[in-house]
Amino acid sequence: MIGVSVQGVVKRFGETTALAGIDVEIQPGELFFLLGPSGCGKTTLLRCLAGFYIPDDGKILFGQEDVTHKEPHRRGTGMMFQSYALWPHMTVLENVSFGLEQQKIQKAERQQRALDALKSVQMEEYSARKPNALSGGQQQRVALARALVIRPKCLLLDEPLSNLDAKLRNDMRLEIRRICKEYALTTIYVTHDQKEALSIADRMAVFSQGELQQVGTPVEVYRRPRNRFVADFIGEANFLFGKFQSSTNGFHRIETAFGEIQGVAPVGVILAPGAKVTVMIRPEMLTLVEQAPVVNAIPAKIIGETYYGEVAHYEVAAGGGGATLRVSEINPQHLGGGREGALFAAVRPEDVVILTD
Ligand SMILES: Nc1ncnc2c1ncn2[C@@H]1O[C@H](COP(=O)(O)OP(=O)(O)OP(=O)(O)O)[C@@H](O)[C@H]1O
Repeated sequence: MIGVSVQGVVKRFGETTALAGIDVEIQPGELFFLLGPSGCGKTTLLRCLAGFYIPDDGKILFGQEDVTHKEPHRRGTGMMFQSYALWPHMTVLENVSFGLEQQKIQKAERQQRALDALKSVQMEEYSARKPNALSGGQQQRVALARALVIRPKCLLLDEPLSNLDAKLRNDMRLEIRRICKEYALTTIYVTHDQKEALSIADRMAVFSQGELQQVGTPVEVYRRPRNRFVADFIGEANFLFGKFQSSTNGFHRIETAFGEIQGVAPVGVILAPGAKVTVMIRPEMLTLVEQAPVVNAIPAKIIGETYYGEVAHYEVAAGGGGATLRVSEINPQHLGGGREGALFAAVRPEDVVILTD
């Protein structure tokens, strides 16, 4: 197992700065996600790690070894890309063992290792088939076996599940996590799908326009986004504007158009009295109640509702000034019909994040 260290990596394409000085440490055996919207630079970083791009500045270390200028095939990385194209004229077994042939490994060992890799993705019984006789999900598994068979120091995955339907994607992402942990692989996984990252990542890095916005565990990034971009990109969020008043016991008091709201700030953020801030509240952290709670009572009236079975989404007019909030209710017993009177949207101060941008 090796760690991966990205130190001040810059990559430009003409006028475009795809990576504007990225520093990130990936731990040995970690399943680490690079997450962000289209064009933010995540594939460029993965390609720098694979050796397809040489950074204009900065260094990449695999363990203690500086690999910044090393050729791709000498880095010991296993890769699986969006277009995982298997060779159509080869059987599944031949596809998987091809990488070992290039490494001049003897036939008997090649076969055994390819079969072991196919077994780990539950595809050993398909070894004699050609790729066109497999489903999309099965082809994906074979592509994963092909990346694993060379026993990579580091596994690089670029949107590996983008060609699959929703159900298969769910199954395969759990499978990928199981395999990465079983092989104790340091894995770097690029996606723009936040659910994929939240559900299986050990940690993730959120990018925007070539810059790192936040690195953390899924819970840290979801519950304590560092800025508005992260809060908006990961999950749903309500944003309210306000002014910082004072703090007690780690909670900050913010004056807003809906009255006083109390919440927490990301670690290291210091607020000056009177500072303009954004209050971030996730829809499922709000509850609609009839009695005003002691803190964080936002006057609310339901103006729209959608029932999805396990969850109901409400749009509520909040505070009387024309502003609206989104509220999600898990396991709804009834829709808002029975609650037409004056309501309050309530939220615990520990679920409210105060942002400075
Ligand atoms: N070979 C290239 N030549 C010129 N510009 C490039 C090249 N590769 C990437 N870029 C530019 O660099 C920026 C980052 O691209 P990158 O492919 O890393 O984004 P991404 O986050 O992976 O996006 P996506 O999710 O759409 O694949 C974009 O503005 C892109 O247009």
